[in-house]
Amino acid sequence: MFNKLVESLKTCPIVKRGEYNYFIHPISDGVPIVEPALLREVAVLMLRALDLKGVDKIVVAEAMGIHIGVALSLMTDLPLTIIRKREYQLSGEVALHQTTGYSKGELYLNGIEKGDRVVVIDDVFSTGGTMKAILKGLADKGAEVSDVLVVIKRGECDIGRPYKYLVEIEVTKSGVNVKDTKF
Ligand SMILES: O=P(O)(O)OC[C@H]1O[C@H](OP(=O)(O)OP(=O)(O)O)[C@H](O)[C@@H]1O
Ligand SMILES: Nc1nc2[nH]cnc2c(=O)[nH]1
Repeated sequence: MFNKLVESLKTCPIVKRGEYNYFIHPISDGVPIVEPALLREVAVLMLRALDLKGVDKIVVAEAMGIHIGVALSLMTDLPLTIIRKREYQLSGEVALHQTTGYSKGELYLNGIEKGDRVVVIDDVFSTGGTMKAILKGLADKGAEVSDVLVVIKRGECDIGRPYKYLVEIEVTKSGVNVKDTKF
């Protein structure tokens, strides 16, 4: 029944970003095209997997958290905050330093108050650097993290707390191997 995510991963292209084998997929890149049926499948699987009890807000990071975050927000009626790569200088904004396998940058968290109960979702975990930065920012704001979920986990990834994933993959220079699914 739920085969679109796995089947699309098996055929996705790989490009080099320096030494890093970077897979390209609609959920993690928005290209070549995001089919509604794939997005719906991912949204339903996230909804089934997440602990949403008492949750006030969904937290995602720009850019590739946005489409999955919007899908989950529309299904749950929970508000969404998007951690941006642009600084807004709003009161209470927190700057986070992000490091991935191929990039470094600043992220800016807004819209979170002390005591908020949140879920954090993202498209991919690789080094876990992005999620660690997000979790530190949420802890600094005094938010309580109910659950962390990533759609695609590539490789071993320690973010300092338990998390959920939908699919685990291995990426080589010639393609993606699907190692595990949680549905
Ligand atoms: O586990 P990590 O090594 O931190 O990698 C995962 C992050 O990499 C990608 O974001 P990226 O910063 O490339 O931005 P994008 O969402 O704009 O593509 C992805 O969306 C994750 O947030
Ligand atoms: N699309 C995509 N996003 C990533 N984020 C971290 N690693 C990757 C990758 O290999 N592909």
